Amino acid sequence: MIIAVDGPSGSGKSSTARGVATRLGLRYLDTGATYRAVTWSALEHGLDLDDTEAVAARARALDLGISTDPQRGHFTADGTDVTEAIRDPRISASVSKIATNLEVRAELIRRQRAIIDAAQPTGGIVVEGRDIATVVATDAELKVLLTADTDARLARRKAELAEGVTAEQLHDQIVRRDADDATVSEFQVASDGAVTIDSTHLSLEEVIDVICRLAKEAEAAPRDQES
Ligand SMILES: Nc1ncnc2c1ncn2[C@@H]1O[C@H](COP(=O)(O)OP(=O)(O)O)[C@@H](O)[C@H]1O
Ligand SMILES: Nc1ccn([C@H]2C[C@H](O)[C@@H](COP(=O)(O)OP(=O)(O)O)O2)c(=O)n1
Repeated sequence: MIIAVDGPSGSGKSSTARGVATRLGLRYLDTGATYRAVTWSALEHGLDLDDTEAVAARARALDLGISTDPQRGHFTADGTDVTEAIRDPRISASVSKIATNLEVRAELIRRQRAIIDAAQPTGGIVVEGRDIATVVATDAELKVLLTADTDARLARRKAELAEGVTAEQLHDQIVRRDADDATVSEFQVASDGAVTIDSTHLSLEEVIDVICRLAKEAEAAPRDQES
């Protein structure tokens, strides 16, 4: 089974997808972390992020280690543990430059699909990002577009970040980044077959409940048709 969760920044994709995977005993893939790891590596190598060829070459050369354990996110880049480093505001501020590089996208989508395929014999995977239902895993059994209004997303991100974050920094991390990311992925309206869940007034547990119920229904559907 593949469950795709797409949506804008701060809508709750990572926490929800981890919770669903834990509850259903599935693997979990944070595709945003793959874009963050390439950003980290490109900066580490002193590359100009506007040099799309050089950045794409770095993405292709990068030895990326990605854990799919929903309880223990762990990422390595060329052998260095970058689990914490890829969450740094410096990476958040630059990652859209990497995510809008179409050659980088092609390389990372290839790797994401390999991870999804490898998870199938174990029961399946919850995959979250911006283009999962529309590009990476169009055959997903369940496709969710997770949304929340901008004020809720800003408030959630504010609560997560260190004290002293300015309104401008928050705006950059949510509104500006979504606008840039939306130039290469469609995550603001639901694709065909996707269910929209607006989490503005739902708790995290409530969103997880809804997705787990939809997953059970999706899993049962083909069997119903066969009988
Ligand atoms: N339904 C919800 N209600 C309130 N807070 C939430 C909800 N879903 C997620 N959060 C919180 O909002 C923050 C951002 O969630 P996250 O999963 O990182 O979003 P995304 O992956 O979409 O950027 C986290 O601190 C998370 O705990
Ligand atoms: N499938 C994906 C996943 C993420 N991205 C881009 C969009 C984001 O700016 C970065 C980082 O994604 P991430 O999900 O970590 O971002 P959040 O801070 O959780 O909103 O990567 C993408 O273009 N396609």
